[in-house]
Amino acid sequence: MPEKACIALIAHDQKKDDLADFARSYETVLAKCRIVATGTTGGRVQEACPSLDITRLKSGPLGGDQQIGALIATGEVSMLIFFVDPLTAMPHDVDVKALMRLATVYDIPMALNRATAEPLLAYTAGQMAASA
Ligand SMILES: O=C(CO)COP(=O)(O)O
Repeated sequence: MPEKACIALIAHDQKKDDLADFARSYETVLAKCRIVATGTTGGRVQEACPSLDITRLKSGPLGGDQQIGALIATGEVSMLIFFVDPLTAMPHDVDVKALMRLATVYDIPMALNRATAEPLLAYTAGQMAASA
């Protein structure tokens, strides 16, 4: 990766424990990146990983997903890790869809579950090691 990657972290409520656990497992890699997160997710990840410098935006239902979408559109976020809950209806579902749409439009790596996020961060770690 040419410059410090900026990764957006988001998890729906039922997936926040899983994301916190995932972030702990990859704390060393994440610590080399800029991290932005929706409000509640950012707080949970920060608790789990005190070494990370996390920029916390608004909570998802209050506009946080849209803020991250805007950062993707301006090129400031280069990867999205979003642990989604497919079994719960969300009042801000349109915001979630808009965020995923922008991640697709701007063709950034987007992991919607742990099974995808793990190889993505392992690859990122490899890229970092190769360019160090
Ligand atoms: O709702 C979310 C994503 O759609 C996540 O927002 P929080 O991290 O504030 O809970």
